[in-house]
Amino acid sequence: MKLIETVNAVGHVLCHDLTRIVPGVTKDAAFRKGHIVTEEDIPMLLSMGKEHLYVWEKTEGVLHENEAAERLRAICQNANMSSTPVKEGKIELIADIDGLFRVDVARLNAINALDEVMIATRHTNTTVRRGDKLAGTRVIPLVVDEARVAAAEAAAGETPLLELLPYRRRTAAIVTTGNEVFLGRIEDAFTPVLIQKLAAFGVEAVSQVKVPDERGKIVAAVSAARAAGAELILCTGGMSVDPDDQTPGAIKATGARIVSYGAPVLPGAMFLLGYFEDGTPIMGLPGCVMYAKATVFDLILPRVLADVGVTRADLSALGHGGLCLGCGECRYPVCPFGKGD
Ligand SMILES: Nc1nc2c(c(=O)[nH]1)N[C@H]1C(S)=C(S)[C@@H](COP(=O)(O)OP(=O)(O)OC[C@H]3O[C@@H](n4cnc5c(N)ncnc54)[C@H](O)[C@@H]3O)O[C@H]1N2
Ligand code: MOO
Repeated sequence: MKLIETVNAVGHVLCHDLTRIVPGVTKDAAFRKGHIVTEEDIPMLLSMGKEHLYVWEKTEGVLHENEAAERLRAICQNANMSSTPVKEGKIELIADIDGLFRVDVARLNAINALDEVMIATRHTNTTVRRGDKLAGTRVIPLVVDEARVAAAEAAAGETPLLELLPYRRRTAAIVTTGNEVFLGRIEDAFTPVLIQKLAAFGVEAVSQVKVPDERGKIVAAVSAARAAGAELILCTGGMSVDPDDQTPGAIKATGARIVSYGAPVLPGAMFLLGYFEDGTPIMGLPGCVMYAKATVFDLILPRVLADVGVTRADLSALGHGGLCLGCGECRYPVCPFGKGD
Protein backbone atom coordinates (compact mmCIF):
# COMPACT_ATOMS: atom_id res chain seq x y z
CA MET A 1 0.00 0.00 0.00
CA LYS A 2 1.27 3.49 -0.74
CA LEU A 3 -0.06 7.04 -0.44
CA ILE A 4 -0.29 9.07 -3.66
CA GLU A 5 -1.86 12.31 -4.84
CA THR A 6 -5.26 11.76 -6.44
CA VAL A 7 -4.24 13.66 -9.59
CA ASN A 8 -1.57 10.99 -10.16
CA ALA A 9 -3.83 8.03 -9.37
CA VAL A 10 -4.98 6.97 -12.87
CA GLY A 11 -4.35 3.25 -13.33
CA HIS A 12 -3.79 2.59 -9.63
CA VAL A 13 -5.95 0.27 -7.53
CA LEU A 14 -7.85 1.52 -4.48
CA CYS A 15 -7.13 -0.28 -1.20
CA HIS A 16 -10.43 0.64 0.46
CA ASP A 17 -13.98 1.85 -0.26
CA LEU A 18 -14.55 5.61 -0.64
CA THR A 19 -17.90 6.88 0.56
CA ARG A 20 -19.66 9.83 -1.04
CA ILE A 21 -22.31 11.70 0.91
CA VAL A 22 -24.65 14.23 -0.69
CA PRO A 23 -27.23 15.30 1.92
CA GLY A 24 -30.71 13.98 1.07
CA VAL A 25 -29.41 12.22 -2.06
CA THR A 26 -26.81 9.57 -1.38
CA LYS A 27 -24.56 7.99 1.18
CA ASP A 28 -22.85 5.11 -0.48
CA ALA A 29 -19.48 3.82 -1.59
CA ALA A 30 -18.81 5.77 -4.80
CA PHE A 31 -15.65 3.73 -5.33
CA ARG A 32 -15.04 0.21 -4.11
CA LYS A 33 -11.92 -1.42 -2.81
CA GLY A 34 -10.11 -2.88 -5.83
CA HIS A 35 -11.39 -0.22 -8.26
CA ILE A 36 -8.85 0.86 -10.87
CA VAL A 37 -8.87 4.68 -11.02
CA THR A 38 -9.68 6.20 -14.44
CA GLU A 39 -9.18 9.72 -15.83
CA GLU A 40 -12.93 10.42 -15.42
CA ASP A 41 -12.83 9.46 -11.72
CA ILE A 42 -10.42 12.25 -10.76
CA PRO A 43 -12.92 15.19 -10.64
CA MET A 44 -15.36 13.08 -8.58
CA LEU A 45 -12.64 12.02 -6.16
CA LEU A 46 -11.53 15.64 -5.74
CA SER A 47 -15.17 16.72 -5.23
CA MET A 48 -15.36 14.16 -2.43
CA GLY A 49 -12.40 15.84 -0.77
CA LYS A 50 -9.94 13.10 -1.60
CA GLU A 51 -6.67 14.86 -2.40
CA HIS A 52 -4.70 11.70 -1.55
CA LEU A 53 -5.43 8.00 -1.89
CA TYR A 54 -4.09 4.73 -0.54
CA VAL A 55 -3.40 2.56 -3.56
CA TRP A 56 -2.03 -0.91 -4.09
CA GLU A 57 1.45 -0.95 -5.57
CA LYS A 58 1.75 -3.13 -8.65
CA THR A 59 4.60 -5.50 -7.94
CA GLU A 60 6.13 -8.18 -10.09
CA GLY A 61 4.55 -11.61 -9.62
CA VAL A 62 1.39 -10.31 -7.94
CA LEU A 63 -1.97 -10.06 -9.74
CA HIS A 64 -4.93 -7.81 -9.01
CA GLU A 65 -8.17 -9.79 -8.46
CA ASN A 66 -9.52 -8.63 -11.84
CA GLU A 67 -6.46 -9.85 -13.74
CA ALA A 68 -6.59 -13.16 -11.88
CA ALA A 69 -10.31 -13.54 -12.60
CA GLU A 70 -9.62 -13.11 -16.33
CA ARG A 71 -7.09 -15.92 -16.17
CA LEU A 72 -9.51 -18.20 -14.31
CA ARG A 73 -12.18 -17.34 -16.89
CA ALA A 74 -9.84 -18.46 -19.66
CA ILE A 75 -9.44 -21.84 -17.91
CA CYS A 76 -13.22 -22.33 -18.03
CA GLN A 77 -14.60 -20.67 -21.15
CA ASN A 78 -15.27 -22.64 -24.32
CA ALA A 79 -17.34 -22.30 -27.50
CA ASN A 80 -20.98 -21.15 -27.23
CA MET A 81 -20.52 -19.18 -24.00
CA SER A 82 -19.73 -15.56 -23.25
CA SER A 83 -18.49 -13.81 -20.15
CA THR A 84 -19.74 -10.86 -18.15
CA PRO A 85 -17.31 -7.96 -17.67
CA VAL A 86 -15.10 -8.47 -14.63
CA LYS A 87 -16.61 -6.78 -11.57
CA GLU A 88 -14.99 -6.67 -8.16
CA GLY A 89 -12.85 -9.65 -9.10
CA LYS A 90 -15.76 -11.79 -10.28
CA ILE A 91 -16.61 -13.05 -13.78
CA GLU A 92 -19.61 -15.13 -14.80
CA LEU A 93 -20.05 -17.28 -17.90
CA ILE A 94 -23.37 -17.20 -19.73
CA ALA A 95 -24.82 -19.67 -22.29
CA ASP A 96 -25.00 -18.36 -25.87
CA ILE A 97 -27.17 -21.29 -27.02
CA ASP A 98 -29.59 -23.92 -25.72
CA GLY A 99 -27.52 -27.04 -25.16
CA LEU A 100 -25.93 -29.66 -22.97
CA PHE A 101 -23.60 -28.22 -20.33
CA ARG A 102 -20.63 -30.37 -19.28
CA VAL A 103 -17.96 -29.90 -16.65
CA ASP A 104 -14.71 -31.81 -16.26
CA VAL A 105 -15.40 -32.40 -12.58
CA ALA A 106 -12.02 -34.00 -11.77
CA ARG A 107 -10.13 -30.97 -13.07
CA LEU A 108 -12.59 -28.56 -11.45
CA ASN A 109 -12.00 -30.26 -8.10
CA ALA A 110 -8.21 -30.12 -8.57
CA ILE A 111 -8.37 -26.35 -9.12
CA ASN A 112 -10.74 -25.70 -6.23
CA ALA A 113 -8.40 -27.68 -3.93
CA LEU A 114 -5.88 -24.85 -4.36
CA ASP A 115 -6.02 -21.92 -1.92
CA GLU A 116 -7.27 -18.47 -2.91
CA VAL A 117 -8.96 -19.41 -6.21
CA MET A 118 -12.47 -20.67 -6.85
CA ILE A 119 -14.69 -21.75 -9.72
CA ALA A 120 -18.37 -22.59 -9.13
CA THR A 121 -20.47 -24.25 -11.85
CA ARG A 122 -23.83 -25.83 -12.54
CA HIS A 123 -23.93 -29.61 -12.43
CA THR A 124 -22.33 -31.43 -15.32
CA ASN A 125 -24.53 -33.00 -18.02
CA THR A 126 -27.44 -30.64 -17.44
CA THR A 127 -29.50 -28.87 -20.06
CA VAL A 128 -29.32 -25.10 -20.24
CA ARG A 129 -31.11 -22.38 -22.17
CA ARG A 130 -29.53 -19.44 -23.95
CA GLY A 131 -28.86 -16.70 -21.38
CA ASP A 132 -28.51 -19.10 -18.44
CA LYS A 133 -25.66 -18.60 -15.98
CA LEU A 134 -23.14 -21.46 -16.26
CA ALA A 135 -20.26 -20.69 -13.91
CA GLY A 136 -18.65 -17.98 -11.82
CA THR A 137 -15.06 -17.49 -10.81
CA ARG A 138 -12.96 -15.19 -8.65
CA VAL A 139 -9.91 -15.10 -6.43
CA ILE A 140 -10.44 -14.78 -2.70
CA PRO A 141 -8.02 -11.93 -1.77
CA LEU A 142 -7.72 -8.53 -3.49
CA VAL A 143 -4.30 -9.45 -4.78
CA VAL A 144 -2.91 -12.90 -5.38
CA ASP A 145 0.47 -14.41 -6.20
CA GLU A 146 0.70 -15.09 -9.90
CA ALA A 147 2.16 -18.49 -9.00
CA ARG A 148 -1.22 -19.42 -7.50
CA VAL A 149 -3.02 -18.66 -10.75
CA ALA A 150 -0.31 -20.45 -12.71
CA ALA A 151 -0.88 -23.52 -10.51
CA ALA A 152 -4.59 -23.39 -11.36
CA GLU A 153 -3.69 -23.17 -15.06
CA ALA A 154 -1.37 -26.15 -14.71
CA ALA A 155 -4.11 -28.16 -12.96
CA ALA A 156 -6.52 -27.20 -15.76
CA GLY A 157 -4.28 -28.35 -18.62
CA GLU A 158 -4.79 -27.41 -22.26
CA THR A 159 -8.52 -27.68 -22.82
CA PRO A 160 -11.23 -25.60 -21.14
CA LEU A 161 -13.03 -27.12 -18.14
CA LEU A 162 -16.49 -26.41 -19.52
CA GLU A 163 -18.38 -27.42 -22.66
CA LEU A 164 -21.70 -26.25 -24.06
CA LEU A 165 -22.76 -28.57 -26.86
CA PRO A 166 -25.64 -27.95 -29.29
CA TYR A 167 -28.23 -30.68 -29.92
CA ARG A 168 -27.23 -32.16 -33.28
CA ARG A 169 -29.81 -34.90 -33.86
CA ARG A 170 -33.06 -33.46 -35.21
CA THR A 171 -35.27 -36.44 -36.13
CA ALA A 172 -36.55 -39.49 -34.31
CA ALA A 173 -38.49 -42.62 -35.30
CA ILE A 174 -40.80 -44.26 -32.78
CA VAL A 175 -41.49 -48.01 -32.79
CA THR A 176 -44.39 -48.75 -30.45
CA THR A 177 -44.50 -52.37 -29.30
CA GLY A 178 -47.29 -54.21 -27.50
CA ASN A 179 -50.17 -56.35 -28.77
CA GLU A 180 -52.62 -54.39 -26.65
CA VAL A 181 -51.77 -51.18 -28.54
CA PHE A 182 -51.26 -52.87 -31.93
CA LEU A 183 -54.67 -54.57 -31.74
CA GLY A 184 -56.37 -51.40 -30.59
CA ARG A 185 -57.32 -52.77 -27.16
CA ILE A 186 -55.95 -49.57 -25.61
CA GLU A 187 -54.97 -46.14 -26.89
CA ASP A 188 -51.27 -45.44 -27.43
CA ALA A 189 -50.40 -43.14 -24.51
CA PHE A 190 -46.61 -43.42 -24.93
CA THR A 191 -46.12 -41.64 -28.24
CA PRO A 192 -47.66 -38.29 -27.16
CA VAL A 193 -45.27 -38.22 -24.18
CA LEU A 194 -42.28 -38.84 -26.44
CA ILE A 195 -43.37 -36.25 -29.02
CA GLN A 196 -43.56 -33.65 -26.27
CA LYS A 197 -40.21 -34.58 -24.71
CA LEU A 198 -38.50 -34.57 -28.12
CA ALA A 199 -40.05 -31.25 -29.12
CA ALA A 200 -38.48 -29.62 -26.05
CA PHE A 201 -35.13 -30.22 -27.79
CA GLY A 202 -36.31 -29.24 -31.26
CA VAL A 203 -36.49 -32.89 -32.39
CA GLU A 204 -39.27 -34.00 -34.73
CA ALA A 205 -40.83 -37.46 -34.53
CA VAL A 206 -40.73 -38.22 -38.27
CA SER A 207 -42.34 -41.65 -38.11
CA GLN A 208 -44.29 -43.86 -35.75
CA VAL A 209 -45.36 -47.45 -36.25
CA LYS A 210 -47.21 -49.90 -34.02
CA VAL A 211 -45.97 -53.47 -33.99
CA PRO A 212 -47.03 -56.60 -32.08
CA ASP A 213 -44.80 -58.31 -29.50
CA GLU A 214 -42.96 -60.29 -32.18
CA ARG A 215 -39.23 -60.07 -32.50
CA GLY A 216 -39.19 -60.20 -36.31
CA LYS A 217 -41.77 -57.41 -36.64
CA ILE A 218 -39.86 -55.18 -34.24
CA VAL A 219 -36.58 -55.80 -36.09
CA ALA A 220 -38.25 -55.00 -39.42
CA ALA A 221 -39.69 -51.73 -38.06
CA VAL A 222 -36.30 -50.64 -36.73
CA SER A 223 -34.65 -51.49 -40.07
CA ALA A 224 -37.25 -49.43 -41.92
CA ALA A 225 -36.62 -46.46 -39.60
CA ARG A 226 -32.88 -46.78 -40.25
CA ALA A 227 -33.41 -46.94 -44.00
CA ALA A 228 -35.55 -43.79 -43.81
CA GLY A 229 -32.61 -41.98 -42.17
CA ALA A 230 -33.99 -41.36 -38.67
CA GLU A 231 -31.29 -39.86 -36.50
CA LEU A 232 -32.57 -41.54 -33.32
CA ILE A 233 -34.74 -44.65 -32.89
CA LEU A 234 -36.99 -45.14 -29.86
CA CYS A 235 -38.72 -48.44 -29.12
CA THR A 236 -41.37 -48.38 -26.41
CA GLY A 237 -42.82 -51.11 -24.20
CA GLY A 238 -42.03 -54.78 -23.76
CA MET A 239 -38.81 -54.03 -21.86
CA SER A 240 -39.18 -56.18 -18.75
CA VAL A 241 -39.51 -59.82 -17.85
CA ASP A 242 -42.93 -60.97 -19.06
CA PRO A 243 -42.98 -63.69 -21.73
CA ASP A 244 -44.41 -61.09 -24.14
CA ASP A 245 -41.50 -58.67 -23.56
CA GLN A 246 -39.60 -59.06 -26.82
CA THR A 247 -38.09 -55.60 -27.25
CA PRO A 248 -34.57 -56.03 -25.77
CA GLY A 249 -34.01 -59.24 -27.76
CA ALA A 250 -35.30 -57.57 -30.91
CA ILE A 251 -32.99 -54.56 -30.50
CA LYS A 252 -30.04 -56.93 -30.06
CA ALA A 253 -31.13 -58.78 -33.20
CA THR A 254 -31.02 -55.53 -35.24
CA GLY A 255 -27.22 -55.64 -34.96
CA ALA A 256 -26.97 -52.58 -32.75
CA ARG A 257 -24.07 -52.54 -30.29
CA ILE A 258 -25.76 -52.71 -26.88
CA VAL A 259 -24.18 -50.30 -24.40
CA SER A 260 -26.40 -51.58 -21.60
CA TYR A 261 -29.73 -53.24 -20.97
CA GLY A 262 -30.48 -51.96 -17.49
CA ALA A 263 -29.54 -48.68 -15.79
CA PRO A 264 -29.12 -47.81 -12.08
CA VAL A 265 -31.95 -45.28 -12.20
CA LEU A 266 -35.46 -45.38 -10.73
CA PRO A 267 -37.63 -44.89 -12.68
CA GLY A 268 -35.80 -46.43 -15.59
CA ALA A 269 -34.18 -49.68 -14.47
CA MET A 270 -35.30 -51.52 -17.64
CA PHE A 271 -33.79 -48.94 -20.02
CA LEU A 272 -31.70 -50.03 -22.98
CA LEU A 273 -29.20 -47.99 -24.97
CA GLY A 274 -27.38 -49.06 -28.11
CA TYR A 275 -25.65 -47.60 -31.15
CA PHE A 276 -25.49 -48.71 -34.75
CA GLU A 277 -22.17 -48.73 -36.60
CA ASP A 278 -22.87 -45.34 -38.18
CA GLY A 279 -23.43 -43.81 -34.73
CA THR A 280 -27.25 -43.78 -34.84
CA PRO A 281 -28.52 -44.32 -31.29
CA ILE A 282 -31.35 -46.67 -30.39
CA MET A 283 -33.16 -46.83 -27.06
CA GLY A 284 -35.58 -49.29 -25.51
CA LEU A 285 -37.92 -47.36 -23.24
CA PRO A 286 -39.77 -49.12 -20.43
CA GLY A 287 -43.32 -48.27 -19.43
CA CYS A 288 -42.24 -45.88 -16.67
CA VAL A 289 -41.06 -43.33 -19.27
CA MET A 290 -44.70 -42.94 -20.30
CA TYR A 291 -45.93 -42.75 -16.72
CA ALA A 292 -43.38 -40.88 -14.58
CA LYS A 293 -42.54 -37.18 -14.96
CA ALA A 294 -38.77 -37.69 -14.98
CA THR A 295 -36.89 -40.91 -15.75
CA VAL A 296 -33.60 -42.18 -17.13
CA PHE A 297 -34.83 -41.05 -20.56
CA ASP A 298 -34.73 -37.38 -19.47
CA LEU A 299 -31.16 -37.88 -18.21
CA ILE A 300 -29.81 -39.58 -21.32
CA LEU A 301 -31.78 -37.97 -24.18
CA PRO A 302 -29.88 -34.62 -24.08
CA ARG A 303 -26.53 -36.40 -24.17
CA VAL A 304 -27.58 -38.57 -27.08
CA LEU A 305 -28.93 -35.56 -28.99
CA ALA A 306 -25.70 -33.65 -28.36
CA ASP A 307 -23.82 -36.66 -29.77
CA VAL A 308 -21.85 -37.33 -26.64
CA GLY A 309 -21.01 -41.02 -26.94
CA VAL A 310 -22.70 -42.49 -23.85
CA THR A 311 -20.71 -45.39 -22.39
CA ARG A 312 -21.49 -48.16 -19.95
CA ALA A 313 -19.44 -46.27 -17.35
CA ASP A 314 -21.58 -43.16 -17.91
CA LEU A 315 -24.71 -45.22 -17.25
CA SER A 316 -23.19 -46.89 -14.18
CA ALA A 317 -22.38 -43.47 -12.73
CA LEU A 318 -26.07 -42.52 -12.82
CA GLY A 319 -26.80 -44.60 -9.72
CA HIS A 320 -25.53 -41.89 -7.36
CA GLY A 321 -28.41 -39.41 -7.51
CA GLY A 322 -30.41 -41.72 -9.77
CA LEU A 323 -33.28 -42.17 -7.32
CA CYS A 324 -36.29 -39.99 -8.17
CA LEU A 325 -37.94 -38.81 -4.95
CA GLY A 326 -41.41 -38.80 -6.53
CA CYS A 327 -42.36 -35.38 -5.17
CA GLY A 328 -46.03 -34.38 -5.27
CA GLU A 329 -45.20 -31.56 -7.64
CA CYS A 330 -42.34 -32.53 -9.97
CA ARG A 331 -39.70 -29.79 -10.22
CA TYR A 332 -37.24 -31.69 -12.40
CA PRO A 333 -34.65 -30.56 -13.55
CA VAL A 334 -34.50 -28.30 -10.48
CA CYS A 335 -33.99 -31.25 -8.10
CA PRO A 336 -31.33 -33.79 -7.10
CA PHE A 337 -32.46 -36.44 -9.64
CA GLY A 338 -29.59 -37.31 -11.95
CA LYS A 339 -27.14 -34.85 -10.40
CA GLY A 340 -24.73 -37.39 -8.91
CA ASP A 341 -22.12 -37.99 -11.62
N1 LIG B 1 -41.63 -59.11 -12.35
C1 LIG B 1 -41.24 -57.90 -12.78
N2 LIG B 1 -42.13 -57.06 -13.27
C2 LIG B 1 -41.77 -55.83 -13.68
C3 LIG B 1 -40.45 -55.43 -13.59
C4 LIG B 1 -39.50 -56.36 -13.11
O1 LIG B 1 -38.28 -56.09 -13.04
N3 LIG B 1 -39.94 -57.60 -12.70
N4 LIG B 1 -40.11 -54.17 -13.98
C5 LIG B 1 -41.11 -53.17 -13.86
C6 LIG B 1 -40.65 -51.95 -14.42
S1 LIG B 1 -39.37 -51.16 -13.59
C7 LIG B 1 -41.23 -51.37 -15.51
S2 LIG B 1 -40.78 -49.80 -16.04
C8 LIG B 1 -42.21 -52.07 -16.30
C9 LIG B 1 -41.64 -52.19 -17.70
O2 LIG B 1 -42.61 -52.15 -18.53
P1 LIG B 1 -42.43 -52.62 -20.01
O3 LIG B 1 -41.56 -51.68 -20.79
O4 LIG B 1 -42.05 -54.05 -20.07
O5 LIG B 1 -43.85 -52.33 -20.50
P2 LIG B 1 -45.02 -53.35 -20.82
O6 LIG B 1 -44.93 -54.56 -19.98
O7 LIG B 1 -45.03 -53.49 -22.26
O8 LIG B 1 -46.23 -52.45 -20.36
C10 LIG B 1 -46.40 -52.05 -19.04
C11 LIG B 1 -47.75 -51.32 -18.95
O9 LIG B 1 -47.73 -50.17 -19.76
C12 LIG B 1 -48.72 -50.22 -20.78
N5 LIG B 1 -48.20 -49.69 -22.05
C13 LIG B 1 -47.08 -50.05 -22.67
N6 LIG B 1 -46.94 -49.37 -23.82
C14 LIG B 1 -48.02 -48.55 -23.91
C15 LIG B 1 -48.46 -47.60 -24.87
N7 LIG B 1 -47.76 -47.34 -25.99
N8 LIG B 1 -49.59 -46.93 -24.63
C16 LIG B 1 -50.34 -47.21 -23.51
N9 LIG B 1 -49.97 -48.08 -22.58
C17 LIG B 1 -48.85 -48.77 -22.78
C18 LIG B 1 -49.04 -51.69 -20.91
O10 LIG B 1 -50.31 -51.89 -21.45
C19 LIG B 1 -48.92 -52.16 -19.44
O11 LIG B 1 -50.08 -51.82 -18.74
O12 LIG B 1 -42.38 -53.41 -15.87
C20 LIG B 1 -42.45 -53.57 -14.47
N10 LIG B 1 -42.71 -54.95 -14.16
O1 MOO C 1 -37.66 -49.65 -15.73
MO1 MOO C 1 -38.95 -49.27 -14.52
O2 MOO C 1 -38.02 -48.58 -15.69
O3 MOO C 1 -37.72 -48.65 -13.28
O4 MOO C 1 -39.95 -47.99 -13.61
